[in-house]
Amino acid sequence: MHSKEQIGHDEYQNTADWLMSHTKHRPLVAIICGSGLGMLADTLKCQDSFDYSDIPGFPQSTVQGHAGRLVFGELKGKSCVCMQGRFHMYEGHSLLKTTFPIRVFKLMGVETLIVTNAAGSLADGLQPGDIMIIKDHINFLGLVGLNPLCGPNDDKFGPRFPAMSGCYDKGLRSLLMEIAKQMGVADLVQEGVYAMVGGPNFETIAEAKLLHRLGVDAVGMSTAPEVVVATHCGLRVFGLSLITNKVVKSYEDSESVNHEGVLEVGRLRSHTVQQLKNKVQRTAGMSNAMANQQSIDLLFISLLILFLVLVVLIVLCWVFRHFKNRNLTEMRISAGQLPLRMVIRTKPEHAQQFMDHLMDRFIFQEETGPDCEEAFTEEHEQVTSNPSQSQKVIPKKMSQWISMALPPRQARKREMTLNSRSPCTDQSQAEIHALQQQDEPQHALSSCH
Ligand SMILES: O=P(O)(O)O[C@H]1O[C@H](CO)[C@@H](O)[C@H]1O
Ligand code: HPA
Repeated sequence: MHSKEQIGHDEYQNTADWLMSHTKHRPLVAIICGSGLGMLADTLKCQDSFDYSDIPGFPQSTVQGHAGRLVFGELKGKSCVCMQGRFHMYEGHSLLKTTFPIRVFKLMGVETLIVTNAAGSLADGLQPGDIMIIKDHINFLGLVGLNPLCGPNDDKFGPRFPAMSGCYDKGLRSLLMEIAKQMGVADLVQEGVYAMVGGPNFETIAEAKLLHRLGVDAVGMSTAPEVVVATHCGLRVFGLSLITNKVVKSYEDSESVNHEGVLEVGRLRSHTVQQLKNKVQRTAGMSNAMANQQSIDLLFISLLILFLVLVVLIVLCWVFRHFKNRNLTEMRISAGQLPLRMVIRTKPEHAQQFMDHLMDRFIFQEETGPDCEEAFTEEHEQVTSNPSQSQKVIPKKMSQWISMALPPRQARKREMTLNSRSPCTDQSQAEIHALQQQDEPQHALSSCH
């Protein structure tokens, strides 16, 4: 039991600081290479690599096929860090030590962990050379209390009781299935459940039968503690198992598994695993911050488009109204001491009729005297001197109440007419006279004297 062992936050931080001061790379993705899969780091450009023995606080790799080197590099311009060699509990490391690099990566800014491993298959449909996308795991060590999270919880990394359902990212899993189809290797790839046993011995036939009955698709001696610690500190996890052998589960079967055979299959399939891993890595390499920024940009652009559409609609409405009213005469009528106002827009000919009708009905109090004449002359001069206002002023008192704004064409005609007429023409005098004849004696239209 190693639950008494503790690694302080400072120790992780020191290692992270040391690494960051020795490389310019700031990886968003970390990859753990399984047995025989160390070449997954080979395609990285601008490499900075460090032997585990040179990195402060790092455990040492002792297993054949695990080089014991940390490689920083770029894939398509995005930095990543690759562990060429992992740590197993059967090597004598505590579970806390086997998962030490994960928390260091977290402190360095890594957001996604890609785990790979070599595994024996229990599922009938999985053959050596096949690739299993890890859908879920059974952590047999964890089930009996051997868990790297045992001991005091470091709240800076994650909660005391972290959820593990959905710890293998669904989006990246479906992405890999799509990629496999596009690459024409879909028949080699399927999803399954990985189980971790303590090792270092391979399974007995009875254990193999048990695992098979429990629904395990592939078995190995790693991965689960790394995934538990990564999920605890909020990393996105993606896992691939390369099936290197079939687990012997029949007493009639004379075959037996060995580590050399495991490494050999790793070498044979390394190219395909590398291609698949690289494609997932490119998507995973997009940081959450970048993804969030993209969403914010999208929201901003949508709001901007909405705003522009609104502005265009408002302008269109205004233009439509303007054109609709362009040829209408506008009459403003106000009356009363606290004037009530009414605006009527209608076709010019209707406005004229309306005015005629109105004039027929109105009764005007006669107001005589020099003021009246002055007022009319003033009003008329105003109209003739400022025809652009296009106002027809109804003589005398009525002009306080009714004004008419003619549409441009009629206004021009009107202007011409007004310019050619002097106040109180013979015709208007005749009209007024006619009206006076009709009216009651006590009422008369005020006229120009
Ligand atoms: O899980 P990885 O490290 O890939 O290695 C697997 O291969 C080794 C056995 O051959 C074991 O260590 C087993 O866990
Ligand atoms: N059992 C356990 N671990 C393994 C196996 C296996 O059959 N193959 C590769 N790692």
